[in-house]
Amino acid sequence: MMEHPAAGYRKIFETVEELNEPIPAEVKDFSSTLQTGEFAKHGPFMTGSLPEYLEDLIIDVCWQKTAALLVISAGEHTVSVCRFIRTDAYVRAMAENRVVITEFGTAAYPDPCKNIFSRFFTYFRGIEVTDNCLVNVYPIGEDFYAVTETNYITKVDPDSLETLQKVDLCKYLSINGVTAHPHIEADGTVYNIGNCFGKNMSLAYNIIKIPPAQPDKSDPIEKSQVVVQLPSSERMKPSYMHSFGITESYFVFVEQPVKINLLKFLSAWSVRGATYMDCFESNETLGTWFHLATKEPAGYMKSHKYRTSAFNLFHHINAYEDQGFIVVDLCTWKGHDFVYNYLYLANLREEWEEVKKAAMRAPQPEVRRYVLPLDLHRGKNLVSLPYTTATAVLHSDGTVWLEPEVLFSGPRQAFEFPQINYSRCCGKMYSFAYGLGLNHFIPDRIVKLNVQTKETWVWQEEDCYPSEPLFVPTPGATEEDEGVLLSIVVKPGSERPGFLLVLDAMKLTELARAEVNTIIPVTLHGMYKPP
Ligand SMILES: CCC[C@@H](CCO)COc1cccc([C@H](O)CCN)c1
Ligand SMILES: [Fe+2]
Repeated sequence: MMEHPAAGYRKIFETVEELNEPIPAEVKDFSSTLQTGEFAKHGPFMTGSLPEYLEDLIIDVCWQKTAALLVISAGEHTVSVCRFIRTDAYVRAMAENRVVITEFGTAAYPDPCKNIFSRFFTYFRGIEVTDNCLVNVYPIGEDFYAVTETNYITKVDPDSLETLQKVDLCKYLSINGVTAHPHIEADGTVYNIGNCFGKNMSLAYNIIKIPPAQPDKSDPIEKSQVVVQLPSSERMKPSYMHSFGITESYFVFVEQPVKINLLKFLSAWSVRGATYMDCFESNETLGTWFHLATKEPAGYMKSHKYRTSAFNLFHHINAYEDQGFIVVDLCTWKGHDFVYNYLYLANLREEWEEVKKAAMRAPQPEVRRYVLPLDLHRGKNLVSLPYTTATAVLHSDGTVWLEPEVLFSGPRQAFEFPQINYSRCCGKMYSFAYGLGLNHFIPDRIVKLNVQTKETWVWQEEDCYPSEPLFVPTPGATEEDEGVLLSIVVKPGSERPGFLLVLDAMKLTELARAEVNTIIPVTLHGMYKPP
């Protein structure tokens, strides 16, 4: 395990200025295979002007509404640009030089100019849901949207990075928010899942479908629909959800014991300085439930009640059907304590020894394989797949108790921000997952995992802090791992502190790096946009 006594990681949590025009990147190309194409990494970029308001969750390190798009287009004209997305949250924060819209972990500051009465009434107007689209960027039809997990998604121009349009999905769908991790089929169909607090408190999780680009060029979002509704295990307390699984014929939804207290969430948040984070609570007895639904026709499989012990889940790796079983690979964090509680900037900017102490108290990461039998009958372990030790036992109460196979586990060493050869393997049997290695929550390596053999490969460099590794297949590839990994890396000590790293996905050897002389803050998720 690499140590970081110099705390160089603090640099990725600092504010940056916007780049108003592209800056040149110097390519150190160790091979001629460097692809051209746009690489939109997305994430929390902060404005330099409001550091004093910065007390927040890393996931809101973008609280400053400055979710931004960073595009480094590789090839002979390699450039890097960074534009802040002009969301309402951003524009209003800049106009008033304060946090105006409450973010996931940052409360809006009351308007100092307002008098006590208008402030009083502000409290009772309820919160304005944020459109700070800092988490991911993905295509819908021929458009590209920057997103968070609320009902607002923002259309952006992938070339100019201009902000085009704020879209409220509530106009088209009965949902309160959707995850930043949709599944996109080969034809462009977008599936996603979202909490539905509903009008009559019909609490549920709605799986939605947005069709591909339309021949008449109309907006596919206008044809969005809820395809299946899954029930919440606790009426007034739906689970937080961050992603879901999909196979050729099924949807997989893991209901974790991190719950949204709706009474708090839907109230006027009259408590001064309340944020989304204040609305969470852990159910200490629920454990974790797995739900299945069929895709065509879409239908909830009510009788398949899969149960297992408590863990936090943010990222599904992949899922696939095999011989009457659904194999579900996950990045889990053991326990019901909400992992986001450990992701405040204040924690991540601490001295290295403090960072390590905090991570000791947090839920521990583990990559796990769960196997869900479709044919339920009494008896011992129902899992008969020869290549896994995961088990499933049907109990007399009709529930199926699952025990996982551990694919990767290390003390406070997470394999997270998982990526696969998505276009080839999503929903199908596969061998390779690529991840960002979190060392006591600090991203300090890139990892490749063979999920069948558990063999791992690592790319790591002293004082380097990489981001989610995106897999880009080599055109005409025959092997699953024939391609490159793209990752934004920050190397605070060097004179060119930011670079796009291009790794050979087979051996994790470096093919090239495109260096820029600007610090790139921590990013979350993103996409590679083919030329
Ligand atoms: C109480 C939780 C509400 C849900 C939406 C309703 O389903 C999450 O809401 C937000 C709001 C702001 C930023 C975020 C970030 O995306 C989190 C980290 N990815 C999530
Ligand atoms: Fe995520």
